[in-house]
Amino acid sequence: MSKKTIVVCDHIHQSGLDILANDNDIELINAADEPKDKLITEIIPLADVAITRSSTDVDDAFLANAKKVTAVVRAGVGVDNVDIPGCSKQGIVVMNVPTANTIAAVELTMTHMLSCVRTFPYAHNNLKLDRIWRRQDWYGTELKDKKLGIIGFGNIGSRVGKRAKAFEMEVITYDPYIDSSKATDVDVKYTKNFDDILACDIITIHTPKTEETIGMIGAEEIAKMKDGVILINCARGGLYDEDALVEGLKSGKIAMAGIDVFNKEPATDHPLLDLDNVTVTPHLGANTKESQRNIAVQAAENAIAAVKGIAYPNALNLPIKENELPEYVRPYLELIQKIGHISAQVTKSAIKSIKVTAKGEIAEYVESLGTFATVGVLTESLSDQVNYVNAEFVAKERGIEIIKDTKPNTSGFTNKIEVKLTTQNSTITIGGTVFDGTAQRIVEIDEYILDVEPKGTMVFFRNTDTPGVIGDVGRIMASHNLNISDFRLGRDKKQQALAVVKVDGQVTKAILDELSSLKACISVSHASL
Ligand SMILES: NC(=O)C1=CN([C@@H]2O[C@H](COP(=O)(O)OP(=O)(O)OC[C@H]3O[C@@H](n4cnc5c(N)ncnc54)[C@H](O)[C@@H]3O)[C@@H](O)[C@H]2O)C=CC1
Ligand SMILES: O=C(O)CCC(=O)C(=O)O
Repeated sequence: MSKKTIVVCDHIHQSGLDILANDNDIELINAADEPKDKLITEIIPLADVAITRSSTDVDDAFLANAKKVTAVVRAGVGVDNVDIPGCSKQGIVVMNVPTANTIAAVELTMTHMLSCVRTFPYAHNNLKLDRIWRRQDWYGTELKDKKLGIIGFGNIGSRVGKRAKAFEMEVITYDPYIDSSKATDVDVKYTKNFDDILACDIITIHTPKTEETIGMIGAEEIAKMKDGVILINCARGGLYDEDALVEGLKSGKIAMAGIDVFNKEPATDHPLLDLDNVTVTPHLGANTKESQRNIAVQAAENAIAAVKGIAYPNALNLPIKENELPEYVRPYLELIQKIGHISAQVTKSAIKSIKVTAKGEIAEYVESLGTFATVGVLTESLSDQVNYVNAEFVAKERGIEIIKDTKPNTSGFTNKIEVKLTTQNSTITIGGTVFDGTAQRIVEIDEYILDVEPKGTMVFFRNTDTPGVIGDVGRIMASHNLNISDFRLGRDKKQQALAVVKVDGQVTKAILDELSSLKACISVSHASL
């Protein structure tokens, strides 16, 4: 295998760089100190996989140069600076490292909270820089018995809650996307009413930056808050509207704010920096030795797995979460991709729609089945230009409709999956199932019931059901020195039959012509997997 190139775009811990440098199959380019324009225009075009942090945006310019890139590994949690739909369109898998810096961000949140209630940096500077000993200027408040409102109760928010409970705070959370028991089980109140959060003494936000969360706290929300509220943001700049935040701090409505993140970073000339009631850090949420080591090691290992095509841990734009997939599902996904590929080979005409139907427990995975079927169908015309990430985009661009349907399972099989491919000239429906957890079988082609293992080279011969046809087919194959390895027959009620003939060799045009010249022949086609 020729060496694959992994480009490290931002600074990561040496332990991750060592892993990359010590892999003989990998060419490592550490571009963390390169100017961004050189990184984008000269180095990214060389990358098979890129490792990024918050200092490198995966935007239009990045993607235009990412000609070879198959995966982007975000060495951290937030992917708000990664154009995920843009990556998907280009077939680039986006992966993050979701929990390696959780504790670092949690502890920085607690640091800001404590710094705010005790005006810690101001007292520190007053003594250290000004050499003034004025204890009466630095009265704080206590966390104990204060009400903490946590917006977003995921990895970080929930652990902030746990620590706040240790400080004997009353904790309440707003997170419409979790089961309330996640909060109530750890003695945290759960609310669906955002105003309950606005009524708290201290508010901290731990959501991703999304269209829904940008500006979640603005002037209107601040107006509803208690006078003297304390706001903490160690998630992303812009979740609190920055103008409203500055105004609130200036007016004294907000007593203090602890801010690690800014809308535009680096932020060295931000109005928040001119105020006397903020504690600020330059996006240090993940900056502990432990977290940086963990992130770098995981990012490096995941980048290597991706570049070698072995696995895509924590992929955000794949149709399946590999580590969450029950064992029984994968054979169905493989089978439907094969069925899709066979359907496209047999019909060989401009595709109008791909309809996937799932029956049984497998119906829960109809979305993924749709993607795998689409990959199978499009592979016939696009080969490796199509993958699980871009398949549906590519189909849409070509005007192909993808329909995913579930039906009650009356098939007699534990699960049944079907692909109905409609092209300009014809329609074919192929159904399949998996026996004993591993044996993938086609069990139906249009109205014909069969039992075919989708494998190797297959000839599909449809004929009027008259005596001697099987012999004729065998004779033609033999005359071309083509060995038949399997012969499966399905018959319908209209005196027609469909044979799936597996052969050990190439099916040439001459063979197909001879088969179609048989009097009984209705149609003949072939497919190879
Ligand atoms: N300052 C720093 O250096 C760091 C910042 N972060 C930021 O912190 C964020 C949170 O990280 P994790 O807790 O690990 O993520 P997570 O995915 O475990 O938790 C996020 C939570 O936010 C909730 N959420 C989403 N939309 C919401 C909404 N509209 N209202 C209320 N809740 C909502 C989700 O349901 C989820 O429970 C990340 O997205 C990242 O941007 C993460 C690590 C370090
Ligand atoms: O290392 C970074 O980019 C900061 C960490 C962060 O913001 C994240 O993981 O979301």
